[in-house]
Amino acid sequence: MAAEGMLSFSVASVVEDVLQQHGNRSKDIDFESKKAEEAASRRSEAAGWLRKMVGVVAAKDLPAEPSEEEFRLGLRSGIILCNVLNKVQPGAVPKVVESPCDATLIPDGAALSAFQYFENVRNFLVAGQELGLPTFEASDLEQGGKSARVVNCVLALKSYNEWKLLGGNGVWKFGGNLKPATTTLGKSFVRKNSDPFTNSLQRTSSMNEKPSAGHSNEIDSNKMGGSGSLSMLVRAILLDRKPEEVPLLVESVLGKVVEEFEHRIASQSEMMKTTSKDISPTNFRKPQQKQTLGDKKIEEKNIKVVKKEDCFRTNIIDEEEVKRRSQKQQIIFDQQQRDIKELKHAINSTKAGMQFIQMKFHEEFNNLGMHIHDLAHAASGYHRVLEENRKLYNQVQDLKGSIRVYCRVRPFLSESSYLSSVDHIEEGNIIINTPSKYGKGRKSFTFNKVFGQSATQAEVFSDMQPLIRSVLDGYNVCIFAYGQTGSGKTYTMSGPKDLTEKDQGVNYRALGDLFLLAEQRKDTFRYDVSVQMIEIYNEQVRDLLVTDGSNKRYPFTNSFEIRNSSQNGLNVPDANLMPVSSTSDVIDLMNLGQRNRAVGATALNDRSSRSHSCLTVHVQGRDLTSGAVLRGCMHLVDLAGSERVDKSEVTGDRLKEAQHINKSLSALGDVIASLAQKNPHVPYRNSKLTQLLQDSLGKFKSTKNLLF
Ligand SMILES: Nc1ncnc2c1ncn2[C@@H]1O[C@H](COP(=O)(O)OP(=O)(O)OP(=O)(O)O)[C@@H](O)[C@H]1O
Repeated sequence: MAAEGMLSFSVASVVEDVLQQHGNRSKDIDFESKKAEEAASRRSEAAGWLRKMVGVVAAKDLPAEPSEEEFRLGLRSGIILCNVLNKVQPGAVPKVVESPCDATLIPDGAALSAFQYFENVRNFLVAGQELGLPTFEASDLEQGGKSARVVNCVLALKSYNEWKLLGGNGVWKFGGNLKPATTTLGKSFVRKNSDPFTNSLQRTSSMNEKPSAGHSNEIDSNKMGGSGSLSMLVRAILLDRKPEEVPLLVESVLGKVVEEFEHRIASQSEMMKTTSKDISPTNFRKPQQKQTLGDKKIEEKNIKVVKKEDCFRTNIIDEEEVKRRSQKQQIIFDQQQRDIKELKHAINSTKAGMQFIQMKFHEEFNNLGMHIHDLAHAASGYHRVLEENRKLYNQVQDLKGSIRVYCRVRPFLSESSYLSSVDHIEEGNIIINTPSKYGKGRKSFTFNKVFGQSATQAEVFSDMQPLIRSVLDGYNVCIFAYGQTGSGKTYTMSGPKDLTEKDQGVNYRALGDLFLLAEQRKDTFRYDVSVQMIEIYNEQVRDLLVTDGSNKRYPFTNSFEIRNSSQNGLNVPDANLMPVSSTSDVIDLMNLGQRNRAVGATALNDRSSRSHSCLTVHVQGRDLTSGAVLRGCMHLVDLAGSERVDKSEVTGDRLKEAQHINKSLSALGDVIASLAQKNPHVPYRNSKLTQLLQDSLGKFKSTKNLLF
């Protein structure tokens, strides 16, 4: 329906164009004859129908083919019109003014009464208007009036009657020859909603129901493009044309219609091609600005068709695309599935490998832990063993005696006098041949050990070497060299003046051993070693490790006090305490001490033989494991000569020296005797020497003494 309307409308437009083209050109062509013929035909049709419907009226019948004048005069009274209308629509005209005398012949051209004329025609027009008939003016029935309009009205009524006789179904539409009153050839043709008559032609099946104006217009708009409207349009157009113009117009119209159709089909085909190429809806061709309304409708329809096709095509493409994508996704999915399987396999392999490594790791870790545990146990056991060994070791030393006395026989210094009083030596015994004044004979003396004349410094030291280890274990050790002047005390403790490594005495070797052992124990202990060197002369104490030359001369201006209660364990805290870290450091300090001791020598006598020199080595060890601190000290004492004063027959200072020496040696003898007898009281305070050495002479349990 829409297509039909669109097409018809377009044809009407074409006809209009053709008419416009031909309008001016054939303006002067005469269509009068055609018009007259057409008008006569229509008049005859109308007159015939009226005759048929109402018969003879007022003793005057309408001619079968009346002239225009005859037709006008026949209907002039309005009686025929009212009667025929009442026949078609009974009661449409309630009152018809009949002729006063039907038999009276009214002469042609004679006017009826004004009342009759006005009432009948007016009533007819009013009723006709209600039926939607084309109207005319009352003057059209007068001389010079337009009878064609009256003919149109009659033919419209005829059409309505026919429609009614057929059942009156649907909408009645007048299909008679219509020419809009305001429309003329050569003027712009109004195609819709321009003719009030046309608007009123439409009626619903129910005459009582009148559509609204808006609705009527809408229907007109829809029906205007129909074939009836088109034929009416064409007829209206051709009505005023001369006969010789009609073929030309029809040919032109048909040609234009054909041309328009071809153009539309071509454009539609082009659009189809274009839209088939352009899948995207955005590629639709934009409608041109200057389009007619019909073109726009066609364009819209084409767009709809194209859209449908595009939609269909898009659906097909989408399905193919979806299918293709689905296949592609399936391939990717399959590949991913395979990859996942491979990954799972790799993960499982890796997992198994990791589990194996983990198991191995745990195994090795456990083994390592067990090893570490064993090592820790061994280490703790080692420490326990070390501790036990240390205790056992020192117990052995104790069993050997906390006071040991060794005897060393000095060799003869010159070949001239080699008469020795030593008869022979047996282990710890030495047999002495006594001089005749003491009763000729032999005397035997027992020592822990007796070293003969050939004993070397190393052999002598080997017996006291275990004591050095005890110092590092926190024991106090005291080594004396006791004997007459020239008996070799200094030689044994220090060595000869021209010292060689082989001749090094106990002091050097002890300190050498001390550093060696400390080095060996550095993983478990950290030792700090420092030394003091003291001289006791005539019961006065002085420091030998001074470098400024002070306290050189006796009596000493500054005699150090000996204390046995100092916090750092030093008996002579005021004396220099020199840290040492190697044997060479000790040698340097001992040389310094020897030099200071030698300075005091008089021209006649070597004072060194009449004073006690004491090299004290302080050792502080820290157990790196337990943090325990051990303190030990070792006194290396070179005692003064032990000549008997009474027999030396000295006097003066020498006597005084001898008395101090004897007193101090006697005090030392008393202390050792008390210790040996384990007396509860040990007389340490009887001399400076015993006071100095008391922490190493049995005041504490961990003391060991060695006496030559
Ligand atoms: N075992 C020995 N071998 C070789 N020479 C020795 C030995 N013992 C001592 N002498 C030598 O004997 C001399 C005296 O020795 P030394 O000075 O050591 O005696 P002393 O007891 O210290 O005397 P003083 O009491 O005067 O200090 C020194 O020349 C020393 O070299």
